[in-house]
Amino acid sequence: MTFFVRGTYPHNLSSTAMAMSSSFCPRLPVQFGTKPIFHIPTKPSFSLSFKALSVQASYGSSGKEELRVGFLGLGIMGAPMAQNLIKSGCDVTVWNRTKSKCEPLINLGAKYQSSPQEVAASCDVTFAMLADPNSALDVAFGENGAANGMAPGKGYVDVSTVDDTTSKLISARIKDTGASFLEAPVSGSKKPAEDGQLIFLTAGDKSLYETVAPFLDIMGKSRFYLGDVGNGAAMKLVVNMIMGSMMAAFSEGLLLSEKVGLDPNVVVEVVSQGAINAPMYKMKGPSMIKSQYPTAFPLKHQQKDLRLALSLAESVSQSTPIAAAANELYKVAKSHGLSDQDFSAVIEALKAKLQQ
Ligand SMILES: NC(=O)C1=CN([C@@H]2O[C@H](COP(=O)(O)OP(=O)(O)OC[C@H]3O[C@@H](n4cnc5c(N)ncnc54)[C@H](OP(=O)(O)O)[C@@H]3O)[C@@H](O)[C@H]2O)C=CC1
Ligand SMILES: O=CCCC(=O)O
Repeated sequence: MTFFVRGTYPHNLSSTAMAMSSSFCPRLPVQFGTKPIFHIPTKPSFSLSFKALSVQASYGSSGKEELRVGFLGLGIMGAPMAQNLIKSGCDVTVWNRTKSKCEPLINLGAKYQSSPQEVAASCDVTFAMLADPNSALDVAFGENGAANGMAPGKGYVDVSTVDDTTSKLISARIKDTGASFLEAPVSGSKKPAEDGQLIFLTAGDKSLYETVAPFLDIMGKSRFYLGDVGNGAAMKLVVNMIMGSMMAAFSEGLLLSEKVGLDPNVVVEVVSQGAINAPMYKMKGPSMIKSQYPTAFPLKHQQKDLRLALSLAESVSQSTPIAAAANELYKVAKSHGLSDQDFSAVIEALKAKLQQ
């Protein structure tokens, strides 16, 4: 498979060209256990514009044709990801359960189909960014699901955060049709999605990984290929298990500081200058102190990820007491109606009024 990239790019260097340039972006095989991992940083870690970049591939015997890209699920993450593809000049067809969310993308030039099946049937590769395992399964092989529109030569890329069992089920069903499957959950939230700075954690068909790499590079800054289906899902759950516990611990610290008469804003500053600095503390701390939780990563999804990570840990008898305790806090927050707030609203679960 050969890729051709047309259009302009900062410094006249396309993302694909950057990915292939050994001086800019070396391919780094890393040993993890016995499995090879390929990590490809594809952009500098600052935001770039991708005007007029589009991706073509030569495939089959028909010469060069532009790949048609489907996108299913236009929530907080899916909408900006699809938007970046459209703005880069890709041929994009969208579908979302709530049709109104398709309108802004159609206005930008996307095509529309009225079911996942029709999107998959009309596209070469179809991305899915769905809420959870149930919705990912439903969209992949429910009634009018994408699997019904798949066929040999097509590809399905699930970028939702799900567990390995779900991902393997979707993979098997898609591959039954003769199509290829890649799981590619993302690290990075709403802003990185808008800025094309996501980190893709991929596993599955290597040839599909290579086919969609130029699209991943439009939506993200970096991509890891982790081998067999399930490894991408597991990597994502490990990362989000750590993140959920970090946010719960940070919440405890902020509230304790206030109780003992410290200024929590100073706590945020001190943390940000030390070894436990994390961008999310500086980003979310000031609004948490004001009890404001503008949603980037919905709390219900963080609790879902902790639940799935705990189940993964259970499957290998790994003790995870910190994550289990954090999960309980997110459940308390959910039971108080905070599901659709940002996950930083977990701090509310520690406030006395919610614990009565
Ligand atoms: N937000 C974030 O920071 C990040 C989220 N993620 C993960 O990405 C995925 C999407 O997250 P996000 O965009 O934030 O979530 P949203 O809740 O904003 O979007 C969820 C999407 O799933 C669709 N959906 C939900 N249930 C169904 C169903 N039964 N059938 C069909 N479609 C359904 C929604 O459709 P509708 O519009 O009709 O409700 C919507 O398109 C999740 O797995 C999340 O864990 C990963 C990295 C970061
Ligand atoms: O799954 C959500 C991850 C959010 C992030 O990585 O900032």
